[in-house]
Amino acid sequence: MRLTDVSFRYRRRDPSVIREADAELSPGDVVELTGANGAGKSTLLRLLAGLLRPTGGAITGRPAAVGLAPDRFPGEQPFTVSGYLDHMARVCGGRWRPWAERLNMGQLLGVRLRELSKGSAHKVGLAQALMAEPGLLLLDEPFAGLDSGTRDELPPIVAELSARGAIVVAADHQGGLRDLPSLRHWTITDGRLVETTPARTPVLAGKLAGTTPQGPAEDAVGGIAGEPAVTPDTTATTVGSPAGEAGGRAVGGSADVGVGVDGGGVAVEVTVPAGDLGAFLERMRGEGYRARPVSGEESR
Ligand SMILES: Nc1ncnc2c1ncn2[C@@H]1O[C@H](COP(=O)(O)OP(=O)(O)OP(=O)(O)O)[C@@H](O)[C@H]1O
Repeated sequence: MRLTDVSFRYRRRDPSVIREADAELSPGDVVELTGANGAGKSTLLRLLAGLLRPTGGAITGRPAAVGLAPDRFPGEQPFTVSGYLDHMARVCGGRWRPWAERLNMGQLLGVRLRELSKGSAHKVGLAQALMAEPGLLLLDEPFAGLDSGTRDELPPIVAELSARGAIVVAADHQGGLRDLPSLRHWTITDGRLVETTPARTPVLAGKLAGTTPQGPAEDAVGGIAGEPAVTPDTTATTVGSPAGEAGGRAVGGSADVGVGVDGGGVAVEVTVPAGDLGAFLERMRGEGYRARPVSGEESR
């Protein structure tokens, strides 16, 4: 699927919300889309879905089945949840019950749409977007208002669809998909769509280096805002030891332990002095990263 010079404005005299966006999406891509309030994220999702037509440029190669879960599910309809989803299944095809089960909607099926809580209404929007096995799934703040059980279920659902070749684009400020490998990241600023995928790598490098017992993180690996300590787009890289020199590679040696850390869209391997391993693991896990020794012994 390709966006070529895509621009969009709602009214002829209005400024463009999206300006000359160029991007390519391949089967299996998962994109996290961010931008300030009013930046144009929902507009871009609706353009991708084909609900809005570009006022300039073109979108080509859109998969046949498209699912869009809006940020605000329209609840002013005289249906119960199961009545609505049955109706949508007749219109769009597909089966909604397996999705309703995974999204913990069992208690909701007989409830009228207008009586649903915000989070429950959101689940209905997700189920209707998923039911037709979309080749393009567009999610507008998919984690907003979800209970924790359903929250945890959504990334595996996205990963499964992606593994089956679907393109997924999610406007998401909560970082709910950041544990997925190879997550792409787009940002809209002043109407411009920018691919920002590599930018997270130095942030993690900074966090990793921040555990150094000898001096600040910024000194150890170039800093969060400084030069990347890890090559952008590299998914398994050794960064400088927390005890190492500026920009240096792993120190190694029998007193060091290799630790694999992943999360935030990147996976890196770092070398930690054995004596600092416990504190390092605790800090990384406390910040939501998966961290485990890949060489040497865990010291606690
Ligand atoms: N139907 C509409 N008619 C006219 N202008 C609109 C319409 N929908 C959105 N806009 C304007 O387009 C711009 C982008 O809106 P959009 O909803 O796409 O932003 P967003 O990034 O999704 O915002 P948020 O994070 O607040 O959900 C805003 O200035 C908004 O006021």
